[in-house]
Amino acid sequence: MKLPLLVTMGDPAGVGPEIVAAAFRRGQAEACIAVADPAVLRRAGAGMLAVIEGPADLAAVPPGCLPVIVPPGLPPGLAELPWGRVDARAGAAAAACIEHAVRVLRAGEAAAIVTAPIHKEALAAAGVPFPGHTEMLQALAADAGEPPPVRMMLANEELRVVLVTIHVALREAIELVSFERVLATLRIAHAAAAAWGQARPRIAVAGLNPHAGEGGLFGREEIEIIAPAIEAARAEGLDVAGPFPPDTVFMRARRGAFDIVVAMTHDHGLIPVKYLGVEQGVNVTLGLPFVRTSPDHGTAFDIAGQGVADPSSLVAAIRWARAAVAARG
Ligand SMILES: NC(=O)C1=CN([C@@H]2O[C@H](COP(=O)(O)OP(=O)(O)OC[C@H]3O[C@@H](n4cnc5c(N)ncnc54)[C@H](O)[C@@H]3O)[C@@H](O)[C@H]2O)C=CC1
Ligand SMILES: NCC(=O)COP(=O)(O)O
Repeated sequence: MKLPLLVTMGDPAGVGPEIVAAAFRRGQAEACIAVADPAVLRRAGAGMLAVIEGPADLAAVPPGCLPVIVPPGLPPGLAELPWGRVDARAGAAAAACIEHAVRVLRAGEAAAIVTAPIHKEALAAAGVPFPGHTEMLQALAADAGEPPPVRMMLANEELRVVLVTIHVALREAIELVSFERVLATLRIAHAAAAAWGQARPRIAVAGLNPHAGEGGLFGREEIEIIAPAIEAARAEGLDVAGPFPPDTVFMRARRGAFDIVVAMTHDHGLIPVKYLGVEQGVNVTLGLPFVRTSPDHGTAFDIAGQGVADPSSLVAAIRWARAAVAARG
């Protein structure tokens, strides 16, 4: 039997519930189960819902009904929260959906998780000790042992970008750029490419400093940290080049010179991807023992509840998750 995908609702005050509802309404979320508060989905424009205990009940869901698993411990009154505001109850609900989805997935009842956007301030207001999905899923994947090394990748039709650092202040991110972290990123990026059928992806590494340090004139991280990590990866047989100036490497990758770009910080890597269009990007967590994808955009509080949010990126995330599951065999 083909296992379903679990789609978490995200922050109830953001566009997450309405893009989930829209994807189902348009028939673009086949064999998916929402992990959500049914009242939140109704407020977001979902049609008929079928609340089920778990994926085993999916066969009994009437056609046209959106199947929903309700996680335990959701705060009351979520469907009455004002749209577009940070609220600790919304953060707690978003976290409860993610935790429950991982539980169901790890019990072998689902194939992958697709997460609708959460608001990081709401998550923090709820006391959740992780800045985003990536760190939370890493911790949930740890079981009793060490958390696996994971990396964020944003991908669209033209670029695939893997990040060395993500949700920290820029000063801290610079401190975090180390030989080990860059090398681990290269290994993770290389291994992940098997999911889209590339055994030996051409990886370009963007530098940290302007013009990749301009031979040491504008910073020495390229010489002392990044180039040695690239050499070590090459010695392991990986096809890695760089460090290249961050302002031009994406242009070259987009023209086809590279399959993946590794970038040192969140905004170095994500601005080029998001600039190409919020509707086509997919956020993929690499290194997890399961498949997790997400739209590339956030909670879009400025338009939440207006019914104008575009579900295309969520649909792309669903497609990516299915393909990644199939590639895992
Ligand atoms: N996967 C996730 O959970 C993600 C969460 N976030 C979080 O979301 C929150 C808000 O982030 P922002 O920086 O404001 O970025 P955002 O992506 O929520 O919004 C940026 C702009 O894009 C527009 N937009 C976003 N999604 C859209 C859609 N589906 N259809 C039409 N327009 C859309 C918004 O209206 C806004 O003008 C933050 O807490 C951020 O950390 C951001 C990215 C991913
Ligand atoms: N810019 C993407 C982003 O911040 C999403 O983070 P996560 O919730 O997927 O960890």
